[in-house]
Amino acid sequence: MQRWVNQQVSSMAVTVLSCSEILCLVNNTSSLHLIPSAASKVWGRQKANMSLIRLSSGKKSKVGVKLKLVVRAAGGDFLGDFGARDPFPAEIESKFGEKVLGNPGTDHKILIPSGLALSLANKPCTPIPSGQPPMSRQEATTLLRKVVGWRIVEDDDGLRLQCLWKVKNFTAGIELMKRIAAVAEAAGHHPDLHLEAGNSVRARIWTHSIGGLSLNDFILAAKMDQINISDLIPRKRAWA
Ligand SMILES: C[C@H](O)[C@H](O)[C@H]1CNC2=NC(N)=NC(=O)C2=N1
Repeated sequence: MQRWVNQQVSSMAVTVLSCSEILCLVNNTSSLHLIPSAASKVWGRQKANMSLIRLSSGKKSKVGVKLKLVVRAAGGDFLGDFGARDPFPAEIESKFGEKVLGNPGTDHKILIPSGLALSLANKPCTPIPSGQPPMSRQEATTLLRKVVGWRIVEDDDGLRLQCLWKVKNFTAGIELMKRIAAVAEAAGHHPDLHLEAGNSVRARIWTHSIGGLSLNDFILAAKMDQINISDLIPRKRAWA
């Protein structure tokens, strides 16, 4: 059966149970908003990081249900607590129209996400006081989820953030280093860069003043992740 799911989540399993029911399993979300265009009932069960949601169209004769799933991170994860609450059934039914329901007498405040909820790549690197202790491995491991392709490595005197890019050739490696240099200069924070074996660029980032990792290193990594490298990496071969 065809699925009509507008997916805005990174990992989601959707199983069509019958003509009128769809079961969705959504990972790593603490709040799930479902806007089913034809659904009459929505109910869910929260378990650890998973939400098991069953949707019913209520229209048995209709083959399939059109759904729009909107998943919002909320509360307690590393993005911070947005202060969000779960939607009321009537809000879901109204497809989140202009009316916001809630308990009478409740103040509704629009909270601007603070701290790490803002994209790391859009944050500036700020001066780190030399007395500040470097991040623990656990803190660094949590933040590692915000940068793609990076890993934490241990040097003689502390942790470093490392990324390795395989590039087409030596010239592409130099070009990648130039693009990284421009990003680093703009950020005021600088990686160690190595062009290795003629076709690999390795970047290592840490905060020299504290001999280990600070938020600045993750900010720079996130900014470097935004560099377009599509013209520098080897072409994927397609096998017939
Ligand atoms: C003086 C100047 O602020 C420092 O050299 C900055 C610049 N770039 C830097 N880059 C990195 N990776 N770590 C630092 O501590 C650092 N400090």
